[in-house]
Amino acid sequence: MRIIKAKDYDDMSRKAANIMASVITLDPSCTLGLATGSTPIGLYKNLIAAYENGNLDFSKVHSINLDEYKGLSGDNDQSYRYFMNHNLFDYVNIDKANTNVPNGLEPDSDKACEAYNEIIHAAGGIDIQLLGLGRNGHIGFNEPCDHFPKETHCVDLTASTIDANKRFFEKEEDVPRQAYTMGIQTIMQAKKVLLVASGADKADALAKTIEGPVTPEVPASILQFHPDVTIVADEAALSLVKGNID
Ligand SMILES: N[C@@H]1[C@@H](O)[C@H](O)[C@@H](COP(=O)(O)O)O[C@@H]1O
Repeated sequence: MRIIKAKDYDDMSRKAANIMASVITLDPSCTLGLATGSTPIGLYKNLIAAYENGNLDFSKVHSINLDEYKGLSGDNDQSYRYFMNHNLFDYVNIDKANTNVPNGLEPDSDKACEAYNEIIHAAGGIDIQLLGLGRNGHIGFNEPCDHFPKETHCVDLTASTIDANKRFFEKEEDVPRQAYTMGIQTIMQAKKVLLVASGADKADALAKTIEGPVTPEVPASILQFHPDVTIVADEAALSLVKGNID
């Protein structure tokens, strides 16, 4: 694991965006694994700025997102499709036909997950997978459990995740209770993984991710077994890591 300590959120966003930009520059027709949540918003802003300055071209880029709430349509402003359109896709020259998010409106979970797995297999591999980190150590919506799920599956969101994500909804009852998420094996098969974390409320999960035992109770801890992981996190998020960084 390579750990890059950033001063604050803006520094984290800039450093992480540079890593993503380097992948796009090296391979303009790469496949990006993308993430939602508040943490990557600054990274996306940096990518948009690089595009506007003429330094990045998304015209041949493909993308596969990690997850989507079950039951929300892409027009719903809390859906992850809506998030991606409004935080990145609408502002760069990516072809939306080349962007993928699980279909939250498919009520049949098996169908939704199989369809997404087919998209992932057809893409022939993710070049860089961006990840945020849940307060309980989840990645995508892979919640703590007794095994590492392999491919796309439907999950029941934990109370901690519903609590963390309710700030985006009008009321807690509006937070969907289930989501479709890429599995851990798929995430681990990405050529590179880039995890971003900011703020003290991620410190416990991040310390466990980096230094704790590898266990499905802390899904992100599996990243210790990935050969090319970079974590870009600010000082607050790294505050509980005991070992030396850099
Ligand atoms: N499914 C998403 C995750 O992919 C994300 O990493 C996490 C953290 O979000 P935030 O960055 O807002 O803390 O939230 C959600 O649960």
